[in-house]
Amino acid sequence: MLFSEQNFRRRGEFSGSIEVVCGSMFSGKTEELIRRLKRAQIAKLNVEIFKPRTDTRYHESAVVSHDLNSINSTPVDSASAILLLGTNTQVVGIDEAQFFDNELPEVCNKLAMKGIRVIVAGLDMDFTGKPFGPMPALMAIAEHVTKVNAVCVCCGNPALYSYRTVADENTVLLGEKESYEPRCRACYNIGKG
Ligand SMILES: Nc1ncnc2c1ncn2[C@@H]1O[C@H](COP(=O)(O)OP(=O)(O)O)[C@@H](O)[C@H]1O
Ligand SMILES: Cc1cn([C@H]2C[C@H](O)[C@@H](COP(=O)(O)O)O2)c(=O)[nH]c1=O
Ligand SMILES: [Zn+2]
Repeated sequence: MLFSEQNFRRRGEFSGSIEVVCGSMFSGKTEELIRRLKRAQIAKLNVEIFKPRTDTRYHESAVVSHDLNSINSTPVDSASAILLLGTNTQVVGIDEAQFFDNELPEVCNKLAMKGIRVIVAGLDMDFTGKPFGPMPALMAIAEHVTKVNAVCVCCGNPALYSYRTVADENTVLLGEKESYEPRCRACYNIGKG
């Protein structure tokens, strides 16, 4: 079921909140983030979007999904830089949250306490299946957590893992289908041998 804003934003009431969209690679996190942000822009809210400067896969500045849907964003070097946004901002979007430093949950909390709706997308697990960066702490303080699934490339079941197909043990390795496959629990663990 599509996430719906109608039940938690009432005109004139405090509206600050944190939403997290998480899942494996190719699960539709960025598409869902863009969908929510474009709806906020249609509603004529002031929207600002951020991503880590290191994420240059598709574009230097824009947030871009695997299907090449995109929305303009500001690349930043650290979570605290997000606090330098304009004073009229009503909605903040953040993509690739797993790459941010551990200040990100507190930054999101501060924004929400200023009445801003904060929507964050990121990988919940790295390629080893461990929680990724600030994502678990963000999920703990969020009002709304949406977990989306990809399709397992081996068997077609819902995929929650990002299986790395190249020999590189570094946690951070930017990539796409040449380096990662979304896999279900069974196929991920068979692959790990
Ligand atoms: N195995 C797969 N499972 C689901 N979607 C896939 C798969 N491979 C490619 N895609 C494409 O990826 C899109 C999701 O892209 P995106 O929102 O950028 O995902 P994420 O940000 O979670 O990596 C899907 O709409 C689909 O067209
Ligand atoms: C699992 C995993 C992924 N990455 C990288 C690979 C991509 O550049 C991004 C994820 O992008 P997506 O929008 O979710 O498809 O993260 C990584 O560096 N380390 C990992 O363990
Ligand atoms: Zn599978």
